[in-house]
Amino acid sequence: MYVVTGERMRQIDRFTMDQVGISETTLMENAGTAAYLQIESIVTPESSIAVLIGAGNNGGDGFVIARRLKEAGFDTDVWIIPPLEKIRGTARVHMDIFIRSGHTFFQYEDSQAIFDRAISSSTYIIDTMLGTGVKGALKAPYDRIVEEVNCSRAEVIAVDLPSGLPAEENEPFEQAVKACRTIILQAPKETAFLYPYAEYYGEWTTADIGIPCKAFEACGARSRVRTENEVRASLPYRKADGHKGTYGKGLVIGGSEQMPGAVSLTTRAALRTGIGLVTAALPASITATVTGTATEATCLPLQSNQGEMISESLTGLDLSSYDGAAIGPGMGRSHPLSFSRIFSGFDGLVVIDADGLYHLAEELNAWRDGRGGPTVITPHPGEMARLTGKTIEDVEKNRFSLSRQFASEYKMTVVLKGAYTIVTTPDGRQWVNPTGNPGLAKGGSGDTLTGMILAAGLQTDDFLDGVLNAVYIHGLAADQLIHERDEASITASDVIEQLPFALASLR
Ligand SMILES: NC(=O)C1=CN([C@@H]2O[C@H](COP(=O)(O)OP(=O)(O)OC[C@H]3O[C@@H](n4cnc5c(N)ncnc54)[C@H](OP(=O)(O)O)[C@@H]3O)[C@@H](O)[C@H]2O)[C@@H](O)CC1
Ligand SMILES: Nc1ncnc2c1ncn2[C@@H]1O[C@H](COP(=O)(O)OP(=O)(O)O)[C@@H](O)[C@H]1O
Ligand SMILES: [K+]
Repeated sequence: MYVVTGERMRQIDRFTMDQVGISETTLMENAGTAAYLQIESIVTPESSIAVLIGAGNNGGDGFVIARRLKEAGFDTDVWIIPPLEKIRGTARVHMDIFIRSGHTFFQYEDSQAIFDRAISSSTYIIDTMLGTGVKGALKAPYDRIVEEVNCSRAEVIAVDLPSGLPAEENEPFEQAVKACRTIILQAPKETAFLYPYAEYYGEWTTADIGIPCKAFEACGARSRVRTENEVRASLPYRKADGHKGTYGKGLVIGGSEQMPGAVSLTTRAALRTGIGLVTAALPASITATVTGTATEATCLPLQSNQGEMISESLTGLDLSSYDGAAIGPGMGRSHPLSFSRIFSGFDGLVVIDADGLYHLAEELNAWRDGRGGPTVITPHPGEMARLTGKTIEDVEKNRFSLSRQFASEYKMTVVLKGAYTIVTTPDGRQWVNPTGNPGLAKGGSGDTLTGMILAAGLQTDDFLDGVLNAVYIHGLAADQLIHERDEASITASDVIEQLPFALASLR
């Protein structure tokens, strides 16, 4: 499933019309019919439905939906918001089909008092006022109508986008319909995965309107949602004659006397994700923390100062016997550490997280040319802000584009965490992760993910599949946990102990 901006969707629509040969009239008929079929499965025969229609093609979809609802016998009132002469092009074609099919409508400008009553007494409101064509702040009368819709008790079903909401990141908006559900046409728009926009969608589904994949590819769509099927298909199976070396030998570098638990979580998560062998390189004074919680791990005790590892102990590490390393969880920031020196000449997978990202930010230029092996960074928005020199607010507003810029500039795979984690490769491909919940918003969740990424990345032919699967399964485990437990109460350790079940559910 692709994720698009409004502009990209317009290009894809245009390609479908001009190069594939599906007319706009057919696309709109498909869109309205696909949306109707979903609406029909939600509403009941006793429902009273108000369809609100705007001047553009979103309104055109509304005419098709209204025609189908009326033909099926639902109690449906159709409200055209703009003056009739503003409805042109393909929307006009579908307005004429609606009228010639014998159906009637109300005009908002003639009967505002009746409109107000209809809005307050409807069971469902179908919002087809504005879609991807919205620009700037809502003009009258949409500003007033959106307020009224949001105050009504009706269940609001938006089509494509809640009216007023922009389709892509970093677009300001003041007002939008707050939908209970949104039926998104063909491909989710970026704002479905960005807060605060995402809250306006309510629950959402997509409706296939017949645009071929080729149109997305030809128009350069590069962002997708990672699906369960893709995870299942790329999940590695253990070979009958496999041995521990087959499943990767990983080194987890981190921990400090102030934060002994982080490296333990990362190590345990790597084990539960199937790594063959894992070694924790950590200050000698905290070795017992890891051996006490992850009996299966081996330890590499390092020299430390004031409870944190020092540069000399890291540059002396021999990485030649490892397939990959994760560095950063709980390591502290007191001593300067140069990762480019530690990993020069190492061509295995490197995952950098937490305090590791602090040290990385100090020498970013050294990473511009990439390394021999793949590098994955896993910043949360605060860490991404530091890496990019932006504010956290800027990061949250530009999650798609900033990830893409950073991944390309520093030749790293960026896992930008948070609700709807986005994974971006240096060549600009992106995947939005659909799993996870606010139960994960707790110290230790990120450390767990890092161990999972290291372990999964070492078990797939293409490390990227491992990264995407780890992110998906981390969220899935948390989603499974909250079936029976309270969201507030789950811990990173619970997530790790859920991994065997989460993995089993995907086989
Ligand atoms: N293309 C296709 O093949 C298909 C497209 N499809 C559908 O088309 C939708 C996109 O259609 P679209 O481009 O016509 O834009 P749309 O969102 O209906 O709005 C345009 C109208 O909004 C108005 N307006 C704008 N800003 C405003 C504001 N701030 N406040 C108030 N008014 C404002 C603007 O008025 P104007 O500024 O021109 O005066 C204009 O009249 C898309 O979301 C999908 O549902 C499907 O049918 C499948 C096939
Ligand atoms: N609201 C949420 N919905 C889904 N996932 C979340 C949410 N909040 C946090 N997460 C996930 O939890 C993890 C938190 O990581 P991070 O902030 O680095 O934690 P820590 O460093 O304390 O271990 C990330 O994988 C993030 O995507
Ligand atoms: K809409």
